[in-house]
Amino acid sequence: MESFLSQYGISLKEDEQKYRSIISNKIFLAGSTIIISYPLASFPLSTFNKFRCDQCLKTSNDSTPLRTCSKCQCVYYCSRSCQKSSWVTHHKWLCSNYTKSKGAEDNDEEMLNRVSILIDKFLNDEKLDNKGYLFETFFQLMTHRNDDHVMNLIKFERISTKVHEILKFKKVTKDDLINHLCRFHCNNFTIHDSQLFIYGEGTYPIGSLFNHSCRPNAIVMYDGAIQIIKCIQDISIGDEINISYVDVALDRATRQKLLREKYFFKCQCPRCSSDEPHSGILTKIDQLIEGEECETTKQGSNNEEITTLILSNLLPHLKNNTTKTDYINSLYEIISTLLEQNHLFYISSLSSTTKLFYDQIDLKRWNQSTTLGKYILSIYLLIYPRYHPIIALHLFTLGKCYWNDITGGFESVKEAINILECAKKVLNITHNEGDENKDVIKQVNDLLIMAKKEVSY
Ligand SMILES: C[S@@+](CC[C@H](N)C(=O)[O-])C[C@H]1O[C@@H](n2cnc3c(N)ncnc32)[C@H](O)[C@@H]1O
Repeated sequence: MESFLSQYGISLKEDEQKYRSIISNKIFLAGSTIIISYPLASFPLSTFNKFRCDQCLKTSNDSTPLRTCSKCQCVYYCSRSCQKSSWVTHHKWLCSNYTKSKGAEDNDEEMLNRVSILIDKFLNDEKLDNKGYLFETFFQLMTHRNDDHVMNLIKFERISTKVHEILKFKKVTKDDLINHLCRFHCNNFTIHDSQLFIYGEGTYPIGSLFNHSCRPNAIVMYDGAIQIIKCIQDISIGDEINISYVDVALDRATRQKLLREKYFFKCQCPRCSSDEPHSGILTKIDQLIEGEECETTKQGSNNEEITTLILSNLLPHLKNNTTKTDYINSLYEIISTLLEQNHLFYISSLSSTTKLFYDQIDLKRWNQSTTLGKYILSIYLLIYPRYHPIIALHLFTLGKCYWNDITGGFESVKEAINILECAKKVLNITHNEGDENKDVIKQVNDLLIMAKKEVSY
């Protein structure tokens, strides 16, 4: 595994609190891909199984629709070669289960079926396309079996008994199966498309080596079933590389609860603790979204003024690739100003405003949608790292609203160009790997070309 990681300029370091951490051995610039890896097993969620190939998880297209397995008629494939790979890796053993409608009851069971069939072959010394490093990495992942909730363990025991009875392994024991289920619980990934909509689940042993931070320097993207880990800021030699296990827009108490209950640790990242150089500012983000409501609290008052303050200070940093220190300093000044003036944001109001934003888009009320969209963008910029896929996608949607807003005339087109230029910059960092992701960059480019033509007439 070490030699696999070193090809990518990263290594594992032992860590007292986290067991191990991924450390960079070279400089990664924002937007570069840190590592691309394959799953031990993955599958589309049941609602997507007619639209995504069961093996590579890519979507069908009009010229080549997905074809179903003629025996069970439960899974779909994009090509003969995917169907063949699926047959030899797991489907040969599972097809009759699906036919008899004794298929997996839930995703944990489906994943256990697929992973344990492969592990049994591996333990029987079957050649598995040089994937030995994936198995070794998987076996070393933490199980947290002693920490897991008793109700989960009861469920894992039940699933393991069923899977062990049906699949009749040569080497894998029932106890191994319980360990694997515990590993899935604190290591597995949901798989999302370029718009961050979830369509599948996967066991990615390499991706599972990355620890969590509430202010991550890396993100996880996908191309079908392939996992892509990208850095979203420049990373120096010796830095730890972190992804985020939870939505960083959540308030601290909710993040801590989720991390404790699912991953069994207390987060001490720069946003949750205070011994890092920039932690002063990062801990302030949580003060801003968690403040006690009191008489002097101005929640949502004078939104226009706040939005203008935030966007005029932070958007130029997105466009001009300023240094991380310059960006953090600007963020610090704004957050301090907002806190001094008692302006607090409530995450509940962010989700209701977002819903309203999309309602206005559905009703084609472009002018109202741009006002709401700008407000949402300003809050996102306070909470998320600047080169984050959520910011990229929101900028694109907002740019489209400005473009559609003919009531705003020329000014609206100019603002569309400004916002779309920012979207392009961020997407070039977050979405520059994988066909589905790159397609979003192409869409922004096409719209920008049209908008610029309009201005030049
Ligand atoms: C997906 S694994 C990450 C890799 C793990 N450190 C290893 O060496 O296998 C998740 C587990 O790592 C540990 N972990 C991840 N991020 C952490 C953090 N920020 N602080 C403490 N422990 C962390 C927790 O035990 C968690 O359940």
